[in-house]
Amino acid sequence: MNVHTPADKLAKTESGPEKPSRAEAEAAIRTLLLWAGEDPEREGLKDTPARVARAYEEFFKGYAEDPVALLTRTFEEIEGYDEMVVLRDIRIESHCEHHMVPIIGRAHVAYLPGTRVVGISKLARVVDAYARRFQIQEKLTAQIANTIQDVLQPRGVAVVIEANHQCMSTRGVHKPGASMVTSRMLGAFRDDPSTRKEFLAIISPRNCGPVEA
Ligand SMILES: Nc1nc2c(ncn2[C@@H]2O[C@H](COP(=O)(O)OP(=O)(O)OP(=O)(O)O)[C@@H](O)[C@H]2O)c(=O)[nH]1
Ligand SMILES: [Zn+2]
Repeated sequence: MNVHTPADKLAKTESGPEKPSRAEAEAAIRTLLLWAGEDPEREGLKDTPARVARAYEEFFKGYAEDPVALLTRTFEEIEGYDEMVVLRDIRIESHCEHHMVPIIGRAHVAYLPGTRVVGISKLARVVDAYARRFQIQEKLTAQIANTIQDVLQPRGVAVVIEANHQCMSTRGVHKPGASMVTSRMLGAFRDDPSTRKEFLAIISPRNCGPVEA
């Protein structure tokens, strides 16, 4: 018997699964509304599938971004500046790949420049490019650090993320106050205890506010 399920349509091709059309995505949202016990045709829900599709385009626009390209424009005239550069308290808006619900928190990113520095906003853009995907926090942390290390080739990179997972606060184990902390230290941040200590002091809770829920 030749039965075509939606999963068949998403069968892997060489470049990954085929992207469904907008109409197919909206139909899937209508199915979820029905499955939750709703009437997708009632007035308040009529436009919801289209709204959710638009929201998904925003939540997951990281898939269309190239984090490497974001770091290619650098500045060389740094007058011998060789101290740590830290961008702290970068808001993280991501989604858990297990439950498809938000992960909200903040990232702290640092690097020790070699001969070049990058425009500081680009560090936040790299964070967003990886956060706006389905993620687990460990992978998100590692991707940010590894990309900065590979492209800028600084003397070291550190990334710390503190985040609240709605899959742990609004469902399942229901622990709204619990935040997850992950870190990836490369180069001098991994090998030199004084560099690591300086970074951890700069991002300590004494200097930063509480994590938003
Ligand atoms: N390590 C890690 N785990 C995560 C992350 N986000 C969600 N999780 C966990 O992924 C796990 C999935 O576990 P499962 O047992 O397959 O799913 P579940 O039955 O919904 O689990 P509960 O959340 O315990 O109800 C849960 O323990 C989540 O807390 C993350 O970023 N990193
Ligand atoms: Zn989850």
